[in-house]
Amino acid sequence: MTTEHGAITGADLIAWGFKPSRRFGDLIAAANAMRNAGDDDGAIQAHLASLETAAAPIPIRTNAIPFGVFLDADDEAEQANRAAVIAHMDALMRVPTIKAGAVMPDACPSGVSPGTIPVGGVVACEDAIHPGFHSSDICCSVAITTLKRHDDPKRVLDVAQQLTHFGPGRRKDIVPAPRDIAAAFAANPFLRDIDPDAQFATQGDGNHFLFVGTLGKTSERAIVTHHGSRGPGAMLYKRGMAAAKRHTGIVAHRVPEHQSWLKADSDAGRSYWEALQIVRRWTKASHFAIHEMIARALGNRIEDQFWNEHNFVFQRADGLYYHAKGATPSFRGWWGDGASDQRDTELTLIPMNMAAPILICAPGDNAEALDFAPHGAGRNIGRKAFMRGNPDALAPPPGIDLRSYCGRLDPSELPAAYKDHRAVIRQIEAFKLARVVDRIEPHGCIMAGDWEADAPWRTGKPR
Ligand SMILES: Nc1nc2c(ncn2[C@@H]2O[C@H](COP(=O)(O)O)[C@@H](O)[C@H]2O)c(=O)[nH]1
Ligand SMILES: [Mn+2]
Repeated sequence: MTTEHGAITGADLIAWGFKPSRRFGDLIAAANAMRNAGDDDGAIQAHLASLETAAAPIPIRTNAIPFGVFLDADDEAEQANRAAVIAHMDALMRVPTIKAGAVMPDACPSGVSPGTIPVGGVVACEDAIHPGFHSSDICCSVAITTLKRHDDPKRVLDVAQQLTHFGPGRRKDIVPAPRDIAAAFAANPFLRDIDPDAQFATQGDGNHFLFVGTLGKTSERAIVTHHGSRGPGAMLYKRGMAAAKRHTGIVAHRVPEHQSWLKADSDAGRSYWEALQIVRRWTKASHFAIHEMIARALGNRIEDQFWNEHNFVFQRADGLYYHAKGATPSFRGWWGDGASDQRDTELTLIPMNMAAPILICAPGDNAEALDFAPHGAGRNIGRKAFMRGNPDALAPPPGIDLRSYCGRLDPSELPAAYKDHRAVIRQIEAFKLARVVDRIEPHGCIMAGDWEADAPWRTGKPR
């Protein structure tokens, strides 16, 4: 046994559970250096354990394990996109924590580093949460409210435009997040110092939207919003990534940084998992806060509400963590603890583009697709490449009341920038990824618009 101030010996290491090896001399030296620096035995043991794991890192697989491809390619652009997606998946499926993977019909690359999970990608991991696999817009999601009275869609859009918020920053009239969610932020080590109110009930930019349409079956008027967890989610992602890189740097330092993970069954992993659930509640509440403001201002009654996230991690009965990077859960019970939130349903929403119906779907339960469906139509080429190929402003779609919050349309968001939605719907049906039970026909859409057009980083001139 060690005495408080005595030197640590090989016998002490064996008593602490370390197996004798050629490295024992180095471990004993490291242990004594820490003892002399005043570290306690707990810290010394943890450090020695990390040195041991670093000396025998978890290896990357030599070959990819098989994955499901639910992605047809008709023309040249689609074939190039499919080949790029498969190349990324081939590199990704060598990550040792991954047990299964699949790509959806809307798949497209989401980064240049080999093995970056594509948009439309799903991977199931054992005892591991990879922040890079749900990506920075944690819990990007779509939410619907149907209204009792069939208000004129133009009026709904007018009211919505006054009440929602797009673009960077925060609302002038801050809408506070629910107090129980704020308290949960304060109690979580990843979220403690993040202001839950600053960007609550705001929608950000890019392809986030507020859509007004009519349900095919009931003719009810519907509001659908698309946004994620804004600043809080971005901060959580950054911190999660930093913790994941620290962990993976010790246990599997040959794994590229963008594929880092947190051990789920660890203090950091549990706190991160809890933070994801808190941010999920925040995002859901943010959608419905916007919808409720609009319904109240219209003097209309809310008939029904549901939502789903498409950038998230779902833990399933097999214990695995299913990471969805732009994929819609398509299995019963995806919403988690239904008892704690009676408003969740098995139905999900899959938007296509501003001029096409939004699909209302029931689970497809296609186990080969890991029980996921696409989350949209997806792009065959990136936003910038699309703009290079279509430099002239494109016309807004006829018959659609399209509004940009900043006053300047963003052409990279027009329907032509996305894959043909009919082909994506055909694939959803052919591969049985989800059952389309209704469609929300479009009237109009509000988006952030191109608020950066005059920004110095685009014009090169100071403002
Ligand atoms: N109904 C609308 N759908 C749209 C619009 N812009 C994009 N989209 C679709 O949403 C998905 C999801 O995008 P992501 O940011 O979560 O990857 C995308 O694939 C499109 O199919 C719109 O203005 N209206
Ligand atoms: Mn999204």
